[in-house]
Amino acid sequence: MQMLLDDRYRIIQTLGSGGFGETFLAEDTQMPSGRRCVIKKLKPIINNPQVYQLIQERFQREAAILEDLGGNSHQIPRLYAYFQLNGQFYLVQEWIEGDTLTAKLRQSGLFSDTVVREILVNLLPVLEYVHSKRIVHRDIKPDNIILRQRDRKPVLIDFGAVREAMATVVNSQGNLTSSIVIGTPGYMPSEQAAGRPVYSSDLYSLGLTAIYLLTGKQPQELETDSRSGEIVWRSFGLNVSPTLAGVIDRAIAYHPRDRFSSAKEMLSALHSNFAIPSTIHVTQPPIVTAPSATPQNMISFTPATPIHQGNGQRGILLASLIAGGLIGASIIIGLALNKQPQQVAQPITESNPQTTTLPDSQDEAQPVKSQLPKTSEPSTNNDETEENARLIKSQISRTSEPLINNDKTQENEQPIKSQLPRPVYSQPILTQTPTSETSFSTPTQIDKPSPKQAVQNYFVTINQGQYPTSWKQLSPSYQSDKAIHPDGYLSYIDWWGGKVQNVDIEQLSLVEETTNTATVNSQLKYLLKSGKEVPESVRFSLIWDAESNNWLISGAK
Ligand SMILES: Nc1ncnc2c1ncn2[C@@H]1O[C@H](COP(=O)(O)OP(=O)(O)OP(=O)(O)O)[C@@H](O)[C@H]1O
Repeated sequence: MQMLLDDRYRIIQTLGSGGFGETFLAEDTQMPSGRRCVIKKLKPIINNPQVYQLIQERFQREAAILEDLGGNSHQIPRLYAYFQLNGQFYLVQEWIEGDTLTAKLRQSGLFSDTVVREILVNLLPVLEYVHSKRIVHRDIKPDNIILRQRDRKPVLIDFGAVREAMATVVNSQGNLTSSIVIGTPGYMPSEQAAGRPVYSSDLYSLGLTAIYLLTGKQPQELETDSRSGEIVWRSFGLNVSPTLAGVIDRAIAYHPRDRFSSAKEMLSALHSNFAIPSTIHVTQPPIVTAPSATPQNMISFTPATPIHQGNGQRGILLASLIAGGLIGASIIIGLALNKQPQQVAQPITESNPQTTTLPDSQDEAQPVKSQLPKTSEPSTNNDETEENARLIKSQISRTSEPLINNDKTQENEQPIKSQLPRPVYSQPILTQTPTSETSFSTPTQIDKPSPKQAVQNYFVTINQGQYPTSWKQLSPSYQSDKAIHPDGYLSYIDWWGGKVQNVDIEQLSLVEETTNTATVNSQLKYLLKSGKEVPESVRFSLIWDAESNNWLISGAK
């Protein structure tokens, strides 16, 4: 006879397994009906024996929250029990019979405007309730909404906080930290990726969920308007009413202040003839699409690979040197200078048919841009390669400065190797978020983040392929520096989207910090799409932006 888990639950089947454990469908042998339940087994990350006790406490606290939520909303699974066994943590939850929105779309195709509206109308009160408890779900996506069979109501599963509790670790300074940011790349807005979710972060995720239902497109498959940075999706959605489209657009606004302030407000907008904000680009066709090869239930850090389409736009970009400043240039320059000259030429001369069509007439106007056709076209002879190297070197005085080896900064150095994601992951993002005594699922207080955290978050965003978000982490003057970004955002994504697969931060150290400025040294490792790995030291200048309550990168050398 099959063994019973905790002498009670007979496992029927495995429903899924993720970075933190497994989920099972089980039968409760101690209930007369033998009712079915879902058991979530969670395995903590433990890097210190004392942490176990803390994880235990946090598990209990989060389980209590789940009990409360499930007990008061019919659209959140009830918590039947929780227990610990052999160092692992278990939640026993109500089994919701039905299909996730992802499964439903696969079975039946795209959802109509009416059905999506109905789902939103039924979910928003649930979110309003969750938020009234000072909790942000943080992982709203089609996989985490089940359309219940019996009443067709959407049910919200998989609250992130328990998983986060499992990731409590002690960092090198002995402080408690969570080693993950909860959320799914693409569905998660930038402030959440930075470890500071707000209530409207859930509305953002819900908006992208609605887009998926209407278009079948995962966020990674959608492009952003190269000028406004807005997500371009409307052309994929057939027969979507202006009201619904307008509501979605506002929900997915980049900045929380441009979104609905609450689920309730979003709900009333759905009921009214919500005006389409004038800033939203409704007619512009996507200039870029990025097919996603990533399974939908997998967290992937593969940046979206833009495929530029010849649609009359200058969709094809040239600036292979430019990047969140001079970072990219500095890699190449560094290599051209003294490291591996033969490798220098390759990344910048390799054939990339997507980056060849900027009209020549533009080349003369901007000195940096004038170099770019050479750097982004296939090299046909050695002379041309040499010419590239010469041109790159000519930039060095402007872009490359030796890193100051300041011993005084040593004490600030905290290796954070391997805390940044690899290109493809099935686990949540690794980052450091200070632990607080308040529940992990409550929105973070707006504390001043550290400059190092800002740099780290910048690369997390880049590794997720969220280039509009990372672009906005640059200071306006840096963005508009023509020597670095001759074509503005277009130049930027040409480098990050076109050439770079992933960036690992191997070391960050704070050189100096004043109220409004900071300098951070970094040791980075770039994995280029060509397959090359390129180490590089970069010194970041940052300025404090009180409006966004964040550090912005204002320079990179
Ligand atoms: N209460 C529930 N009722 C019915 N099915 C559920 C319930 N909770 C989870 N599932 C299903 O179980 C499967 C696994 O879900 P779950 O989200 O818990 O784990 P996961 O996606 O494998 O990992 P992770 O926790 O990392 O997201 C999914 O198909 C999900 O729809």
